[in-house]
Amino acid sequence: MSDPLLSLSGLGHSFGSRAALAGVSFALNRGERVAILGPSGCGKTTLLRLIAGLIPVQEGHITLQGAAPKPGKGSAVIFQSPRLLPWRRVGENIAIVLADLPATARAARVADLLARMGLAERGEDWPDDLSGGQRQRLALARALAMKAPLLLLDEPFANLDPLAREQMQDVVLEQAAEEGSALIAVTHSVDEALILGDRILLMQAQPGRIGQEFTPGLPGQGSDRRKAAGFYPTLATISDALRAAATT
Ligand SMILES: Nc1ncnc2c1ncn2[C@@H]1O[C@H](COP(=O)(O)OP(=O)(O)OP(=O)(O)O)[C@@H](O)[C@H]1O
Repeated sequence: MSDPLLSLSGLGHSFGSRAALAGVSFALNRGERVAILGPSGCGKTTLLRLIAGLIPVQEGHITLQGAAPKPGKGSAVIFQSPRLLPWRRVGENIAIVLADLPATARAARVADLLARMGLAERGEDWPDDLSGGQRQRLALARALAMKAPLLLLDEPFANLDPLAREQMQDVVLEQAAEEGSALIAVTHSVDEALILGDRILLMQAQPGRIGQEFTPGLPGQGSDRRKAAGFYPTLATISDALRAAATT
């Protein structure tokens, strides 16, 4: 069996004297999809930022593709609020991460991603001229353009309307499957966790740690999963566990 794509062992993190994370260990194989649920403040974003290499590891180890994580190396992060370059046009915001491609291939990839995001006509506009949901879709397109082996999603769909949210979940899953990318999605929604994750890690707070893991084994992909007989019973079980985690 080959080495995992990502491996975390004994990860701890403190802000000042307050421990945000303690003893977090798990491994993720290539193409695997994990959702992380947990009460507010249990360290989900901190965990994602450590994996992305955005904050230094204080305690324990993280290896991504066999090395310590570095921003933009092996992972692409999608935050809850889009981080765009307002002085670049919409299409250029995506093209900027495709500098290695020849111009024609780059233009084709930008056009394809804009079309998938429902932004086909907006490539020459400025990001500030887009709606909030459109800006979020652009940020998503830019992250997907990187074709990173690991996609890190920090509640990126939280501000979208339910239909757009479902469409974006499906686009992300489609792209991840096409590229063989693994995915870690932080979410507050058990429904979203079941759609995006094949494994669900439930965190507990103070200090943030993984309390339980669920592998629901639901058939189907994306929004189709809601049609599975086990979907709503599993949702109820995990919601109960989440509620219990929030009160312990
Ligand atoms: N830069 C920082 N400085 C000090 N404390 C921080 C910092 N970032 C996070 N924390 C603290 O670390 C803990 C975990 O925060 P984090 O944002 O990772 O939680 P979360 O599970 O993502 O929360 P939420 O679900 O509310 O977004 C919280 O107590 C938070 O106040």
